[in-house]
Amino acid sequence: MAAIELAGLRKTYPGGVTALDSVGLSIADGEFFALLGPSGCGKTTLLRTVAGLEAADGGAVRIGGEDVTALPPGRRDVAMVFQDYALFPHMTVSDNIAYPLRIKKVGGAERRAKAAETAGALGLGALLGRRPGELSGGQQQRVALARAMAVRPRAFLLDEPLSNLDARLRLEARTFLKRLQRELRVTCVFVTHDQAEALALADRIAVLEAGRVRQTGTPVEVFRRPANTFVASFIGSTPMNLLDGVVAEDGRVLVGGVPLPAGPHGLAAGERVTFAVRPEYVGLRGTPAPGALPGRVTVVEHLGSTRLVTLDGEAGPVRAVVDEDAPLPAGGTGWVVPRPERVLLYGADGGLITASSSPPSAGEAAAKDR
Ligand SMILES: Nc1ncnc2c1ncn2[C@@H]1O[C@H](COP(=O)(O)OP(=O)(O)OP(=O)(O)O)[C@@H](O)[C@H]1O
Repeated sequence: MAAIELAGLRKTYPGGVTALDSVGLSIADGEFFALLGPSGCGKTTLLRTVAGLEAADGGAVRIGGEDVTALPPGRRDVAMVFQDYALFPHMTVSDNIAYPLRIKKVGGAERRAKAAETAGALGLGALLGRRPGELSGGQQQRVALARAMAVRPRAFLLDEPLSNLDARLRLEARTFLKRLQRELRVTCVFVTHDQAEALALADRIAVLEAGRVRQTGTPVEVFRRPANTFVASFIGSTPMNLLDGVVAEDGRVLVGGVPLPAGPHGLAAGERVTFAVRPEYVGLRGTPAPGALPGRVTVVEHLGSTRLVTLDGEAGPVRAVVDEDAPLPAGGTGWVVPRPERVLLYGADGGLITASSSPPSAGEAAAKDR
């Protein structure tokens, strides 16, 4: 087990794409850490750089306090599990799991014993004699994990390990992976573009955009207080309402001409801001009220136990999540009431505005440093 320190990692591919643009991260020993971001933001490149499969143009990788930047993958003592599992189709489950031990020249009997023990821990004991083609997607994923675990690495690096599973199996595998990591307490870095998966699994998340870390924090921190509008729009199963506003004389924020309360912010009247509130943190009424944004109901989407209602108003589209059986506004016009304690304001540079009375959290401070 080991902590992982990344400092100023840079990588530009021959074609000129900058995949890593001075990435610095501290991942604690035993932490379950997610690298999250849209397609092409550099997640896989970062993971491969930690594994040693990709050489950085600059910066350093330290694992367990040791500088491994110049070491080949085999000498970094980390195990990587790929998206497609990369199992050998002609080998049995037992031989697949034992393969890295064979490479390490561990003897036959010990190899088989270790493979059986690890397979047992992952509920694969009855499948040791089968070949990958005779297994389900979830079972193949567990074999890939068992193969990575059998060598007892200092850290696991997982590249979208659940992406080949169907929605149901994915949920099961997610719970399984979380329990396994809790039990083993091994440092684990996993790549995902699925924010729900990152929020559910990780102790902490780094959100990447175009090769840069835009925020690091716990799932609660990145969900509740996104450090900038990029993270705000990326995190959350329904997109955050981001509305143009201007600070009024009394400190409220005018959105589409309507004054809305926004908590303490220390900004001067006339400053332009983005008024942000999640659809889950607004109420929807059928009659006007102070601090309520009017709009015409244009779309209603069923999400299961809730519904996502989109209204078009002066300030553009505004979304509200309402209970599945809450009545929709009669006549097609509704009023959206943001909960003031859940409102966030972002400045012209897209950064979160924090009132001087509320210091930024550790995650926000770290994001600002970079
Ligand atoms: N071998 C390569 N040669 C040139 N450019 C590459 C290479 N590998 C990746 N890139 C580019 O570098 C950027 C980062 O790619 P990377 O695979 O790390 O992103 P990612 O966040 O993992 O994306 P995805 O979620 O789609 O897998 C992308 O713009 C990609 O096109």
